[in-house]
Amino acid sequence: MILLIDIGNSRLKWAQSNGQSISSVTAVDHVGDPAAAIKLLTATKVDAVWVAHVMGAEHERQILDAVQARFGLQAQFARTRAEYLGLTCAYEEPSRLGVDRWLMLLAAWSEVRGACCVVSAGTALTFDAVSADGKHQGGFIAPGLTPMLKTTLGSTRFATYDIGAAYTGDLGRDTEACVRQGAFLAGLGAIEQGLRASGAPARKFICGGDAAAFLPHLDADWQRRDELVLQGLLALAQQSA
Ligand SMILES: Nc1ncnc2c1ncn2[C@@H]1O[C@H](COP(=O)(O)OP(=O)(O)O)[C@@H](O)[C@H]1O
Ligand SMILES: CC(C)(COP(=O)(O)O)[C@@H](O)C(=O)NCCC(=O)O
Repeated sequence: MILLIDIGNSRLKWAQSNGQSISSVTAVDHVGDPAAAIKLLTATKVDAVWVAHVMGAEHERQILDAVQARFGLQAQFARTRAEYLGLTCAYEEPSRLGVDRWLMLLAAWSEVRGACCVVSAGTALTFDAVSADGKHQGGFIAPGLTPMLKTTLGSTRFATYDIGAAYTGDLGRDTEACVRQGAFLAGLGAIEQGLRASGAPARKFICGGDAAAFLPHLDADWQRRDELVLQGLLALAQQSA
């Protein structure tokens, strides 16, 4: 079995694959120490480990050691590429595009083979679009809901820190709801503007820890696909087999 690991700035997501399909995805908070989280993974019968992370070189060394210690295997790390499986990266320096964003696009593009876009509602809120011929059109990186809330609360003298999680399409009528809706409507607006700037591709995917909050407020043709990074990783693993 292949162990697929996606390490974002807040959480580690993992699943196993027989080389064809992916098991259900498990998410754990890594609280800044993904190597420690790896040592606690309950995956069994692991023959190969593929990792996507956006944590930097020092963490990569620790992740390598943790995979070796936990599974006795050398971790394979995904890298953003300028061109792969018909997908072309928009960045002049592809290595600067987060590998999570690239893998989500790779998974979406490989499935659709047409114009599509991907929103990741994680620590950051990212948007990326691909044209009908597989050219990454670019994207945006905005604060995700939690950093946006923290910024508002941390930059004011509001005596409130529990702002709840009841996101709606409405305006707020107390400080908590106004702060909450400020972050939420900013995120929704950013998604709508990203869609407009990319020519509104027919296929739209959303994933990430806050996808469930956004989804009811997006058009019905958005699909929630939490496994997109892992799906992209699996595409790499399949190609290297
Ligand atoms: N159970 C949860 N634990 C942690 N964060 C959660 C949870 N449910 C929703 N979230 C939201 O998901 C975000 C993290 O999403 P995720 O896609 O895992 O991010 P990343 O890939 O950046 O680690 C958090 O910032 C938070 O707003
Ligand atoms: C934009 C990101 C911080 C998103 O990370 P996440 O929210 O998944 O933790 C990550 O993809 C990243 O570090 N990117 C590098 C910069 C770039 O993509 O241009």
